[in-house]
Amino acid sequence: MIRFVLLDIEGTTLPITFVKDVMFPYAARALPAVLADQSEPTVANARREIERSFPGRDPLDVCQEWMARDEKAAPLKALQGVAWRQGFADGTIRADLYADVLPALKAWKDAGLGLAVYSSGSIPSQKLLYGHTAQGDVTSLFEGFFDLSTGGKKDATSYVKIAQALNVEAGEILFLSDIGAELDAAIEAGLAVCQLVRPQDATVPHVGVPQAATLAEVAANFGLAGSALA
Ligand SMILES: CSCCC(=O)C(=O)COP(=O)(O)O
Ligand SMILES: [Mg+2]
Repeated sequence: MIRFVLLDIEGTTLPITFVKDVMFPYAARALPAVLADQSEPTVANARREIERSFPGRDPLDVCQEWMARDEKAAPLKALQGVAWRQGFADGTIRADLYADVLPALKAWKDAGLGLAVYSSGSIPSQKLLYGHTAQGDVTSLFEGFFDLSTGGKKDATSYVKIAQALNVEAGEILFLSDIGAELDAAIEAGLAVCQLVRPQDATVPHVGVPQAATLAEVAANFGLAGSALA
């Protein structure tokens, strides 16, 4: 029986273009100033981590290379989270969730399911994003937030740790993502999975996993509340 739904963000609850064309360019523009602020502990920690891994390199250059490759590197994700603070606060950045997301999340929560987030974006970034959506502040829907500090999303052990943290069996968690390798890792850990194949994101369907175009379809496929919305 499914007791928790664990959700990816980019390509699952909102369009990939929002992350790639709005959030990432904003962070790239703000990063030089962010990295210069040595008084911010998150920045100081990230700088130290980069300097340890890349001795003699300018941390800004390393970050720019990571951004060019969309590398899911924890120090970069922490710095992007600092960069986005101002943008979310002044309304320059505002997440527009897919229309099917909020009705399904509310139906699932009302039916007693737990909801949690697992994204490469840092936990402070996840809270900023869900705190400033076009649909309002929806952070209170989620009981758990997980990021790269738990481990990479393509690593099965990350999902084992998440199940332990949520205090449920792996098989009681339904993981939703658009990325096949993430779903494979979750399956290896024993989770139930469903791939969100969003036409707007041109998602590549992953062979051998259940698929849905909306969260209402997920609900219908897995017998969860909210299937009437499909
Ligand atoms: C928390 S919003 C920013 C998302 C982000 O930085 C990213 O790399 C997308 O990762 P996801 O794991 O949500 O696909
Ligand atoms: Mg994704």
